[in-house]
Amino acid sequence: MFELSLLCPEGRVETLSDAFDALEALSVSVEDADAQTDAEQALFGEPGMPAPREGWQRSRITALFPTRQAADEAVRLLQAQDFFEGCSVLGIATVQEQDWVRLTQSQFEPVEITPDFWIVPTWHELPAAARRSIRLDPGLAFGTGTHPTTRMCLRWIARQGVENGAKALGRVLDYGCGSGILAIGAAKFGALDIDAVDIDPAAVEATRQNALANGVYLNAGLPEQAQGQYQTVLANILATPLKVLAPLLCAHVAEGGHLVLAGILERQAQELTQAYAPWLSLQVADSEDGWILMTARR
Ligand SMILES: C[S@@+](CC[C@H](N)C(=O)[O-])C[C@H]1O[C@@H](n2cnc3c(N)ncnc32)[C@H](O)[C@@H]1O
Repeated sequence: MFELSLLCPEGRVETLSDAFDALEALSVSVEDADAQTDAEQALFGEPGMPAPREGWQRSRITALFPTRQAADEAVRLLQAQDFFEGCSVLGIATVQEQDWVRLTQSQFEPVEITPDFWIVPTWHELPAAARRSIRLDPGLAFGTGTHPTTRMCLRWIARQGVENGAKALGRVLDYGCGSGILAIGAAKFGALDIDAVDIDPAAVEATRQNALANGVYLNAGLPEQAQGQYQTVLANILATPLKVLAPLLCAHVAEGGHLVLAGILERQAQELTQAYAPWLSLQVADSEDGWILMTARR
């Protein structure tokens, strides 16, 4: 295969991506041409914040073609277009054939949550020490155990389940369930009545499939499915939506129950504490790589 790379200004990213689609490129990717330099730009969106822009000030677009001839033809056609003004061709490189499935799989190793609780991709043997495990492959929804926020929630679940017995988690709500990893983790530590909800229907479907694959029973659905009070409310989202959701999440915590929040950066601790103060008193319970876990008990 052959990889054609272009440099273009932000305003041309979408037009060029569409042009590559029309030219039947096998894939198109866009990166910050100034990545790893002082000019690197952060580009992300968070619910409740303005939408991210289409590309970076100077974007590098890479398109994959099956033959050298197709890549050369794409260059010829693009250079003849008005919209190519301000863009330049960086080059065409040969992409070595690889075992892509094996390469992708090799990036997802088993993840240790506690010495005897592991997240293990289905193609891996279970580690000998894994007395409890969640079988999960990378998919459409967030949550494979590789992110610190997910790991901290799972560590909290494991500690609660081990120190206080199988019934400690009680009725569980996983709000923003993604792959369903936290809800499945709660089931592995004894929770029997679990609601897992997400605004993204693809996440709801992924949660159902992952629960099935792990032999776990839970109710997955859209947020309105969360009803009543729960002994454990877990929400790994991000600071801005967590602040908006404060009254709703707190109302779901039963008397004596726990609220467990993740997706919060260390510097956001105080604003979260303030946002939840009318209902519950949040404390920092764990931290990893600049992220914190905040918990409260009613
Ligand atoms: C960071 S992922 C966490 C996934 C998983 N619970 C974990 O811990 O790895 C956040 C999830 O929250 C969902 N989400 C974002 N805002 C939400 C909202 N207002 N209500 C419900 N779900 C939401 C997203 O669709 C996403 O699947």
